[in-house]
Amino acid sequence: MKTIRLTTAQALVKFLNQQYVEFDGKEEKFVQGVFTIFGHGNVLGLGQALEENAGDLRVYQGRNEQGMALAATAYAKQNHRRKIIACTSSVGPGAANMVTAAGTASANNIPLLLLPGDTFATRQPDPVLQQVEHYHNLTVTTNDAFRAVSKYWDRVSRPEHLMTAMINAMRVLTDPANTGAVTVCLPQDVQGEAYEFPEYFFKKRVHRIDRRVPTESDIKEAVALIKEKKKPIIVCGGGVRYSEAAEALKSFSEKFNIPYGETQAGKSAVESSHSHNLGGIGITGTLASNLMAKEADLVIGVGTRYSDFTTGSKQLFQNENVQFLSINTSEYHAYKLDATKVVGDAKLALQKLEEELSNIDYKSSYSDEIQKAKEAWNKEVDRLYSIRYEENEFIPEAGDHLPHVLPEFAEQFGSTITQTEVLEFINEHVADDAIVVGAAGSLPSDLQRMWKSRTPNTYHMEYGYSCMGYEVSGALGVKMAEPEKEVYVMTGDGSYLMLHSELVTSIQERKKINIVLIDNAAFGCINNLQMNNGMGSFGTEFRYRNEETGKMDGDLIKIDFAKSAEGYGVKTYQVTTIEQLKEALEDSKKQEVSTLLDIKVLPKTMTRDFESWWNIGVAETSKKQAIQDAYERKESVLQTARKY
Ligand SMILES: Cc1ncc(C[n+]2csc(CCOP(=O)(O)OP(=O)(O)O)c2C)c(N)n1
Ligand SMILES: O=C1C[C@@H](O)[C@H](O)[C@@H](O)C1=O
Ligand SMILES: [Mg+2]
Repeated sequence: MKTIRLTTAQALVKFLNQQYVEFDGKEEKFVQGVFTIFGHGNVLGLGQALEENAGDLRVYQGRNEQGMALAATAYAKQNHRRKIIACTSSVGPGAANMVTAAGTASANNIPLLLLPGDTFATRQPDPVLQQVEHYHNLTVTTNDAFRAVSKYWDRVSRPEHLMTAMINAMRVLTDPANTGAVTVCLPQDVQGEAYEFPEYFFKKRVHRIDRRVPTESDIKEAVALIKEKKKPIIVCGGGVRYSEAAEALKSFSEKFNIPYGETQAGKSAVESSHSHNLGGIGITGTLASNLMAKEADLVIGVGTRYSDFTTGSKQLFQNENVQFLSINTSEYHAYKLDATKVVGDAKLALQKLEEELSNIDYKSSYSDEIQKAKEAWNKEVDRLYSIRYEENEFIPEAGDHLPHVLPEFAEQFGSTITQTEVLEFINEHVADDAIVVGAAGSLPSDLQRMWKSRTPNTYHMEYGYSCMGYEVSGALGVKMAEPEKEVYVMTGDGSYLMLHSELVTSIQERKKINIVLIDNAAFGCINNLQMNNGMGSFGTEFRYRNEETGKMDGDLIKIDFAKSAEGYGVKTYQVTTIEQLKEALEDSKKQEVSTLLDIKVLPKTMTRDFESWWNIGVAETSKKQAIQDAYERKESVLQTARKY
């Protein structure tokens, strides 16, 4: 047996360079680079290996481990899970910073390879700097925190462990049904230890991403179910995008006259204007989708994990005869809602079903309902877009809970622009193939409802974990995946403040991203949530501590985000009117560096929900009548929801 003497880290880099994926006959290199933040836990091991011979891997420098790992997640998501950038951190806090990103990747089924440094396998220096020390169990380190958020977890405590660890890592990363965060912990000493690795460990490996073929019996059962149904509705999930099944979905929906609603991950698989596309479905959905979902006698989920946002906490579908059909490459997701299952690739399953249903001349019973629902919704969108602030009679969409705050905001921030008018303006004035990126706050709801996707794969929303801070980090990953397109980050002030460190990386890498920062001086959607459920405004507006009351109920905190980002080398704009927005947006298109539009937007001017319900914990006892009422409301709607 021929061997090559390398350190564990050198062997890892050599191995990563040899991994390819093949999808529909196209072979591509899987690992494109490595995001790094070096510390004592990885610089002399993996750092040394990358310096000496990185092969084809491009080495990037992150600013915050969470940020870089979120960027890597977005990169893989935008590449439909067929290219990744690995991430390496030091031990302890550097590693812990990546845990949130691991959760984000796993919840969204996106491959993310994490290579955190770990404490010494020999234990000789224990406790090494940043070692927590668990007195009951010396094998536990910070990196065990990744177990809860990883689809595969391993620790390379000896150099030879690397071989099985990485082969299993690749198994999970390239499996559409099971992919997510893969964490391979690399003790600081083992990274630098040499071993005679067999040459065959480094052979070129092509991981075929097979389209799982649905069984004949699954198809047969599905056909038997569909043919009895008159009013089916499809849920177009992220799986439609990853399987590149958009044409199959269009054809299926047109042929049998079946409408579909989109999940956050599925949106922009097909352009919004398509005849059968009803737009977002569920809690952040459109009136068109939600009204038709209510009546549907069959829900055909394609590549969806049926989150509570999609099913309206399992209360959306109210037809007493409703049944579920799930097309999913993951058996786990296919089993949800007691569905009839078609376990397999979305494209193949839709094609096969189309063939079989055509043989029996199936057609839904809809006549012009789909078109009418779309038209009614388009009218509603026009109304939302045309909402303008008027000093005395203004009733905000999200609830009239804080009537004094709007004039206060208008005076202090010098702006009366509404969130809906900003979104319309941007949607109408960016290039048709520009990519919009988001994750948390009120913007995902508004965007899922109102954003018109004109080109496939231009809507990039992380709503599996809805992780604040994904926005700017994710936009960098998206731009790295599609450098020729303009990328627009839609972020609230809360999310921006939580994490925007990779903005500097975008400057460093000359990867231009455009940040549309909606500053409403609040965790706005949470303020809506609490006040819609009987609470006061508590801890969700950004206000100074008031010396008199001892509470955070002083003046609003006004932040000059433009000025702050300017210091990074970003081209920035202050926006308090639509005219300024117009000038800023046009000018930002001419820039080569990243840009930031600091837009002051009236609180409460986001959209409300349409015919949907969200099951959230409401206090069962309270001194406040409004909370007791909210609890009763919740209990009563819960009676109309499916139990599981
Ligand atoms: C990492 C993380 N922490 C907390 C939350 C809970 N959360 C969801 S939205 C939100 C506030 C978002 O505020 P902002 O970004 O300003 O958006 P707005 O709702 O005002 O539009 C919070 C705290 C989250 N989603 N992610
Ligand atoms: O708690 C939350 C409420 C949602 O409205 C929001 O979009 C999401 O980010 C979240 O975490
Ligand atoms: Mg906000």
